[in-house]
Amino acid sequence: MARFTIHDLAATVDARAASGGEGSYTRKLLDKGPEHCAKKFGEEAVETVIAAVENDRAHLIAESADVLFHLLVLLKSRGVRLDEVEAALAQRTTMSGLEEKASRKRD
Ligand SMILES: N=c1c2ncn([C@@H]3O[C@H](COP(=O)(O)OP(=O)(O)OP(=O)(O)O)[C@@H](O)[C@H]3O)c2ncn1[C@@H]1O[C@H](COP(=O)(O)O)[C@@H](O)[C@H]1O
Repeated sequence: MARFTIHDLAATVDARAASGGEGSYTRKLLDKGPEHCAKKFGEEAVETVIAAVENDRAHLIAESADVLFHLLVLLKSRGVRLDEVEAALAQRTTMSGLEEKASRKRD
C-alpha cells in the first residue's frame, strides 16, 4: 500500500473545502466557521491528553490522528497552508528548542 502522508490529508481537506457537499464532514466543519473548527480541535486535543495520561497506546494513536485532521481543517478555516507551518518548523531546525523559546521572549 502506498504511504499516506499528512500532505495527502491536507490535499483532501483542500478538495473538500472546494467542492465537498452534503456528505462531507470536512465541509460541515468549515461551513460552521473557524471558531467551531477551533472548538473541535480543542476537544480532540483534550481527548489525546487523556489517552496519553492513561497510557492507552491504541487510543493515543487514534486520537492523534483526529488531532492532526482537525488541525488541518482549523488551518484551512483561517487560510493557513501546511507549508507555512512547515516553514516555521524548518526555521527552528537551526537552533535548539530552549534557544528558540528564549528567542520568543525577545520578540
Ligand atoms: N481523517 C479524517 C477524520 N478523522 C476524524 N474524522 C471525523 O471527526 C469526527 C470526530 O468525532 P466527534 O465525535 O468528535 O464528532 P461528531 O460528534 O461526529 O461531530 P460533531 O457533530 O460533534 O461536530 C468523526 O465524525 C470522524 O469521522 C475525520 N473525518 C475525515 N477525515 C479524512 O477526511 C476525508 C474526507 O472526509 P469527508 O469530508 O467526510 O468526505 C476522509 O476520507 C478522511 O481521510
